[in-house]
Amino acid sequence: MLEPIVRLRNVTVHRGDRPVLRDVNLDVAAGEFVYLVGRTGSGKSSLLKTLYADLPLREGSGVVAGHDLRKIKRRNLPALRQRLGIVFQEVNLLTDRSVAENLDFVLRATGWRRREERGRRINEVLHAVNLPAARDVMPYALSGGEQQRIAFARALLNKPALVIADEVTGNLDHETSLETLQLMRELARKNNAAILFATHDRRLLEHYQARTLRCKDGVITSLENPLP
Ligand SMILES: Nc1ncnc2c1ncn2[C@@H]1O[C@H](COP(=O)(O)OP(=O)(O)OP(=O)(O)O)[C@@H](O)[C@H]1O
Repeated sequence: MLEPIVRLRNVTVHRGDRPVLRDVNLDVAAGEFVYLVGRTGSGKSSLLKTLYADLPLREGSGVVAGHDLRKIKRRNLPALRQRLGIVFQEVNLLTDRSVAENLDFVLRATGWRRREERGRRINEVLHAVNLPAARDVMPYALSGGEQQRIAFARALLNKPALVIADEVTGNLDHETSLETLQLMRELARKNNAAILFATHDRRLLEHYQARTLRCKDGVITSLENPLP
């Protein structure tokens, strides 16, 4: 069997000295789509931050994309984060640069030296999110949903093994949220990337059913019947 992309065992997630989630055991397989639901403040973001080593793992064991979260050193963080595509509610695009320049910035920062290869990869990801014409557009000229698709294109640049999506539909209306979710699912499937999709919008689950985990009262449980 293939190694899972995420494997957590008996993990306690802390915020400062306070435990937020305890006894977390989680496996996510390559290419798997998993919802993470729970009310505001239930610990979804804290769990995700632990996975990309923004919060240190102090209790339990965890491996993400081959990196041991207990042992990871600061200098190895870029190598871990290159295996991940991380998307937030806030798109964090550079407002004074075009879409292509935003994407090029990431490619250069992650070691893509050859300009032609960067240009080709930018075209590929823009096609993948159905926005090939957005290359030279400034982010403010795009709708919220389009900006979120560019943020997703940016997350795909380095062909991630795992996409971490933290409330990515928080600023979008219901229709656009569904389109975004559908696009992310399709692309993850095509690219064999797993997705952990954190949301408090339970209505999304009605349209695309998948394994669902819930953060509640300091623990994570698997929901057998996740529909609202
Ligand atoms: N920077 C921080 N420092 C200390 N405690 C924090 C910090 N951020 C969040 N917390 C606390 O950690 C707990 C979990 O918050 P977290 O943001 O992980 O929840 P969430 O489910 O992602 O909520 P949301 O949907 O609002 O993002 C909450 O009690 C919160 O108050």
